[in-house]
Amino acid sequence: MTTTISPLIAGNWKMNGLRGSLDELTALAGMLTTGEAPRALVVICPPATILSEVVHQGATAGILAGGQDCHTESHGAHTGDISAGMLADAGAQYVIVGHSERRADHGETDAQVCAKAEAAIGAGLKPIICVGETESQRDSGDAENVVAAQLAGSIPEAASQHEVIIAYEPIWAIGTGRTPTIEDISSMHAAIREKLTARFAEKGPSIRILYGGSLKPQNAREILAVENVNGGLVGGASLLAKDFYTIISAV
Ligand SMILES: O=C[C@H](O)COP(=O)(O)O
Repeated sequence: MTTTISPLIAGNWKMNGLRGSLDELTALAGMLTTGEAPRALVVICPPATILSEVVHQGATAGILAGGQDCHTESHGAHTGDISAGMLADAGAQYVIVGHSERRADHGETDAQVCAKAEAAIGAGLKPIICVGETESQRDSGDAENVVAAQLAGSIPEAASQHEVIIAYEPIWAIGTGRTPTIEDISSMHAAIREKLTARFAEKGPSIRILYGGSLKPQNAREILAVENVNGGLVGGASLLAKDFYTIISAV
């Protein structure tokens, strides 16, 4: 039986965005409210400093907000960190965990990513759990094994009862303008679906699997049409309302 999954397009603003960026949010909200109703859920994950503005300004256009990371603990002496509960308190509904930039810059392990996803679920957020291989892992034919191991280690058991989202982001495609072939995207997403279904039984077919990595207005239509691609996690192209709207409209 085929499960229908409503697509989701999330914009990850990363460490980009001052108050001025909210003009782009206003522009996006305008496009979403005056244009054809989007066929995807739209989420923006801005820097935490402007999260509550995104929550409030986005609400009129149905734009949901998410954090870019959270701590494994709910509170405590962790200077500079932010908990899942704090993100929820600010109005976020989603949080990205295990982005490759955090895995690389902060040495995050699958176990930590799993604990963050668990903390997110505990706070009532939907974690967007990122996985993806390096270029050398792909070149040596290890991509599917690497991603399978990340999935096994990064998704908490609580995913059988709560909503989680997987984002497949080949690291070498992030911010580079390069993307895997459609065949490679298709086979990786099928492999991820198989793993999810093997582990979470009837829940597996309904878990969204996003594609991320140089998703642009020019390639969105083709990539988002691939089976088992249930939306996208967009970096650079989410910073400009016009580009992000084009990607949303490509669903
Ligand atoms: O979180 C988003 C991804 O890292 C993709 O970034 P990008 O669209 O700039 O390649």
